Amino acid sequence: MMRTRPLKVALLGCGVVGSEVARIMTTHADDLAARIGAPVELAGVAVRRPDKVRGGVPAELITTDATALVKRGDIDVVVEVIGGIEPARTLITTAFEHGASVVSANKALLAQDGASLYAAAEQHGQDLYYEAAVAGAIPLIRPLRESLAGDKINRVMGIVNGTTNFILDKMDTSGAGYSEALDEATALGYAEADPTADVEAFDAAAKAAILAGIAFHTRVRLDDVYREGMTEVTAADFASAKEMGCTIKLLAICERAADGGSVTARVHPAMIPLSHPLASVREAYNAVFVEAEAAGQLMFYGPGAGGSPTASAVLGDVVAVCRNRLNEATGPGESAYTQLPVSSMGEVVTRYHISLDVADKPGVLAQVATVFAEHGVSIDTVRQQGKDGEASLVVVTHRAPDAALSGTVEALRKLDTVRGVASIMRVEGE
Ligand SMILES: NC(=O)c1ccc[n+]([C@@H]2O[C@H](COP(=O)([O-])OP(=O)(O)OC[C@H]3O[C@@H](n4cnc5c(N)ncnc54)[C@H](O)[C@@H]3O)[C@@H](O)[C@H]2O)c1
Ligand SMILES: N[C@@H](CCO)C(=O)O
Ligand code: NA
Repeated sequence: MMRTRPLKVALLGCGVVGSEVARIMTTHADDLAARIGAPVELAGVAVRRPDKVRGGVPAELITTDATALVKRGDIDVVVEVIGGIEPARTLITTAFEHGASVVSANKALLAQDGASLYAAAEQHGQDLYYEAAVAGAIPLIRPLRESLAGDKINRVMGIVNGTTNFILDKMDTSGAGYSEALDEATALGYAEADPTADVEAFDAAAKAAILAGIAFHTRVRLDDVYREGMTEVTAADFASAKEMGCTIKLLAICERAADGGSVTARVHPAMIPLSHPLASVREAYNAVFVEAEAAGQLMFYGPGAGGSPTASAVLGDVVAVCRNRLNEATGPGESAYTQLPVSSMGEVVTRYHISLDVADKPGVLAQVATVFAEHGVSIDTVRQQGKDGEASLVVVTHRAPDAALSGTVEALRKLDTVRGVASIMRVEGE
């Protein structure tokens, strides 16, 4: 039987995502009520600029005082779509203290302070849900936290940032320039308020931290994630990738060590073969592979950014939290019981594609090969092209610890015959 007293939702932030949450809550109110078993209403919307026209949001719901809104005491669910660390963190903890559960899309905050937010939620008997924080509309957090809770996850790898995938895709397929593609991604509502978070991979690293923490039941913070952005990927890198039958993607990779005693999390551009399913992920789509002991390999794919797709994930969480409240229950809290340490990037085993500009004279190839051998790095292929007394040497290695690979590059840079290291890129997905 439908409860008549409505559940009340407070919306913090009415930008790209918040405005879509408000729109869907209004236009689909009857369906949401039927699914929850009680009406759900927008009880207040905290904004920074109250004069802005917000179609569909009744003016009497708008406030600039987010703190007063979360302190009201009659709010069931606070939806935080402001972004950033403060005031979002204080507003969320204040919401818990005043009897509300929280749905957030804020990966930056969750990667930095997830543990203390979970603790605050638990202390006050409230829910903390954040499906929208990783891979936009794609159901990924809930499958990891709930559907796969009976399995052992060994690896999570994928494309988790829509903006950078959009830019790399445009650079690859239409030869578009970096800035032009970034402007387009921003106009489409994919980029963060400061797009440095996207292109320097802070956003993807935050998502990797969240995914690794949930997948391996441990605590992984943003600072634990090795991070390289995509601002230095050039048209020449794409040309090299093409020669290898590859493309370039910004990948997030979280792995359990072979001995099971530690985990790693990293985000960096990488070459992947065109035959790999991740190579065909276009525009702002995301895709994530999860490898679990019993389930095998699972792939999650869909829109990774944008107002409406992200609002879908937020509203799914709102429904889940409302259902929990009607049942006087809460969903899963933090699961970090394994306390596995996070190893450094140097211990990750990977492959490098290295382009060197070298002197075109006898013995250079042998000299270069010796440096690889001295670092215990085995060479897979070498290609050399001469040009006016200089040559370009492209070396692809076999798998080796990242520390050995970067040590090799450092030593190569010191050789007189190596004029420069034109590009270094990891090769994944083979
Ligand atoms: N845009 C996406 O595709 C997407 C996808 C997934 C997650 N997210 C996350 O969702 C959150 C919101 O993203 P967005 O794209 O909607 O950003 P946005 O910049 O479009 O919207 C944020 C809004 O919050 C408002 N705001 C800031 N401080 C406030 C305050 N103290 N009180 C009231 N309002 C305040 C801003 O004025 C702005 O309108 C971020 O955490 C972001 O990382 C965004
Ligand atoms: N800026 C983010 C939004 C989705 O989290 C992205 O481009 O993926
Ligand atoms: Na998601």
